Amino acid sequence: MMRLARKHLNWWAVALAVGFLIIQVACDLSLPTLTSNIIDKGIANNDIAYIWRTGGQMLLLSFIGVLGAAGNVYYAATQSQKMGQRIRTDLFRKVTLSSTEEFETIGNASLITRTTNDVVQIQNVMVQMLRMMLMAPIMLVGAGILAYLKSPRLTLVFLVALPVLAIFTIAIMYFAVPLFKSLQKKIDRINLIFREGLTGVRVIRAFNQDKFEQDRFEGANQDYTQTGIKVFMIVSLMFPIITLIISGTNIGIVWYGGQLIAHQALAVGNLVAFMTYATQILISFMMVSMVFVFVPRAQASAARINEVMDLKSKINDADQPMTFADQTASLTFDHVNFRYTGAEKLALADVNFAAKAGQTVAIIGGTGSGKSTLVNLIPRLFDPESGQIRLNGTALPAVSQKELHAAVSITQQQAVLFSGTIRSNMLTAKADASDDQMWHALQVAQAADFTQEAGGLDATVEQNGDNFSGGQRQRLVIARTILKQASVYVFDDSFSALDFKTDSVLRQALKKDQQVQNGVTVIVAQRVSTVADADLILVIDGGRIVGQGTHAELKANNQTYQEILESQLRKGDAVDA
Ligand SMILES: Nc1ncnc2c1ncn2[C@@H]1O[C@H](COP(=O)(O)OP(=O)(O)OP(=O)(O)O)[C@@H](O)[C@H]1O
Repeated sequence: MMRLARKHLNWWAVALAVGFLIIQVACDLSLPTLTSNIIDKGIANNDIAYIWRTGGQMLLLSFIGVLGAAGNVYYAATQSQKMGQRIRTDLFRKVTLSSTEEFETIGNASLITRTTNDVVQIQNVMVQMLRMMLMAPIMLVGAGILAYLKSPRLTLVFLVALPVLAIFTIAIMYFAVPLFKSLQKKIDRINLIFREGLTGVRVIRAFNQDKFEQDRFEGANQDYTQTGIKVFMIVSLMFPIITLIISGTNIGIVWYGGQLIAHQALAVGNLVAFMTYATQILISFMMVSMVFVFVPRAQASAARINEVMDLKSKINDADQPMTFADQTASLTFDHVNFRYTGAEKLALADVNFAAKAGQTVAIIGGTGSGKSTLVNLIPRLFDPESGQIRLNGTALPAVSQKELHAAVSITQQQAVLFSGTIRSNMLTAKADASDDQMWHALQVAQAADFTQEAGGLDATVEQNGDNFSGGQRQRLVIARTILKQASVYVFDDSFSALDFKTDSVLRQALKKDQQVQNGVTVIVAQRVSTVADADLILVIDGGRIVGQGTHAELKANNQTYQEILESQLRKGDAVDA
């Protein structure tokens, strides 16, 4: 946690928090002494003027103490909130700048818990640290010295009170800390099941699994709640115990102090002041112990956050990145092999092909044959195990990822839209796009009509684009892809939800679009009709290119292609054979 604190706290603000705290503690510590003076000097001597004067001083000190407390709370609260904000920003940056592969070990649900719940744990402890944890030692030492000065013999009472308090605190920590740590994991599980339930709600209903899923969630929820109840019951024991110990200590002080007064070894005022110091000492001790209970929980949270921050990116920029060698677009795969981390089998084996500006490469193959894997190598979501991919004549790792991403416009298999408007979604591809350019892209993507009906560019897009149909979402995403000026346009299964006519009209429009034609187009598809007019068709099976050529060539002499074609003809698909 210190690592996060060092990175995200402003030390001048922390120094101010400490400064204000010292003012508050100094005022708090001086009040019991003034009370004792009022009793021993004012009341005992019937000196009303002294009582008024000292009372006035007490009022002033209380006021300054309140100002000190307010200043400390202000800086403690703002610093901890800002620290939380900065950690969240860092985590989000890390997630957006890294490839998805690195986060597979952690999982999305846990990532969300880490960005929300774990950060809140750290924020809470930071406030406590900047307030209680700093206040407690100062108070403990200050009150201890002042109590000793009032009556060294009475301080013997602490020889009993403090060890008793320490034993209870250690016992509570022993039981509470492991439970606090496990709470974090249990909330991960709740998030995971909730997320799965939310994204798969239709599937769950379709398979009549509502009850099963509800029970699964209830199980995780119960588990979390039970642990929560247990841990907070243990922690709440602290308060009655500490009250009991304070009361017991006060009884001891009154009993022993009474005897000292009887023997004229102590003044009444000093006894009253001593009792207040005793309470301050015990409460400070309790504050320190509470910190020991909560800090390990925040430590666990900090470790989980640091684990994310320490993930090493497998995709890195070259020390001295180059720019693309050629002005004209080209894409080459040269003996490319690729394997997912931990997988035994190659997901892509010896992939070779080349395409240049204006050409369309289509990739066809069964499910799981490696189509998405192949196109995901183009924006370097993964790097090949061996072989080379060149864009515009330059090997991908030689250019910076920023430059590469600017040159690749890709539609992923899952049509991803962000909540906002059609305009805001389009602008993510080209921040300075004009309305005309956006409408043109929408027209090419066959999305202009329904955009018009929905209310134009400023039509609302709900979370995940839920207010559009699957086919409409795909077309909006295609429009976004072609809005960006790129060297290569990749459409990963982007035409699958379109009817045959729209699919065909859209591809014709793509062929006529000058900007798209200045680049290489890569289309992944399952349907022969979608790939038939491509300049180069790659037939992929089990990660290998088992045939490449035009539709006519493959139809004539490639067995896999013929099988795909036949199966689709049997199903009655409108194949342009
Ligand atoms: N992240 C991953 N980690 C490990 N293996 C993966 C991963 N993604 C895909 N695979 C495996 O790689 C192979 C190729 O997957 P890929 O997604 O490229 O197929 P695809 O041809 O696009 O299939 P589909 O048409 O169903 O989308 C599959 O066997 C799959 O199980």
